[in-house]
Amino acid sequence: MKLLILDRDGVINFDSDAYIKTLEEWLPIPGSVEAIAQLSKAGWTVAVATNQSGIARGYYPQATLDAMHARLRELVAGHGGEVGHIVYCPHGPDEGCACRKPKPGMLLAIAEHYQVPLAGVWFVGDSKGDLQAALAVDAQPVLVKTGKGEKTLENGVPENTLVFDDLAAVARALI
Ligand SMILES: O=P(O)(O)OC[C@@H](O)[C@H]1O[C@@H](OP(=O)(O)O)[C@@H](O)[C@@H](O)[C@@H]1O
Ligand SMILES: [Mg+2]
Ligand SMILES: [Zn+2]
Repeated sequence: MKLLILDRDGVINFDSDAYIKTLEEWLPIPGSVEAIAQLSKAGWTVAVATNQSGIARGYYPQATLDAMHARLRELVAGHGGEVGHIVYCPHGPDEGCACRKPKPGMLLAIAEHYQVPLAGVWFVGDSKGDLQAALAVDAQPVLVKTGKGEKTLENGVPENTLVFDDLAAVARALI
């Protein structure tokens, strides 16, 4: 199975230091929806693993998060593709959960969902925690320069990290 796992904010859609709190604030990065559609049409299963501490912080309800993910699925379907399993961590940084990146709990949940190993699976993110989560389960850390990616790169990334300009460039490399 060709499995690709994506971080959400800063990879699929624009991110904000003020969090993405409404459906109207959830805006796809140009080329990302098309990239996911092209990947899925080329036989890739595209899953998502996203920290959403905004729920624990009371910035937005789960219904808003669900609406964002329904919008994502709708947009990708409009390009003939589909989005796979979406996993999110609704917890705050102080709750000590097992799913908040840099912990690999969400990656493990996706592997469990599809009954596949994570070794070498590309996990595409824009933050250091994404890269650390990948390394924790022997997945391949992949950084995109969108979202917080440029800053993450400046601060130093693990040596085997693959770096791309954006998700569209990742798709071109895989298809
Ligand atoms: O990039 P993913 O994992 O899809 O989602 C990140 C978001 O949940 C938010 O994560 C927050 O970090 P804290 O959760 O407050 O540490 C901040 O970085 C926000 O800017 C960002 O929008
Ligand atoms: Mg991100
Ligand atoms: Zn969690």
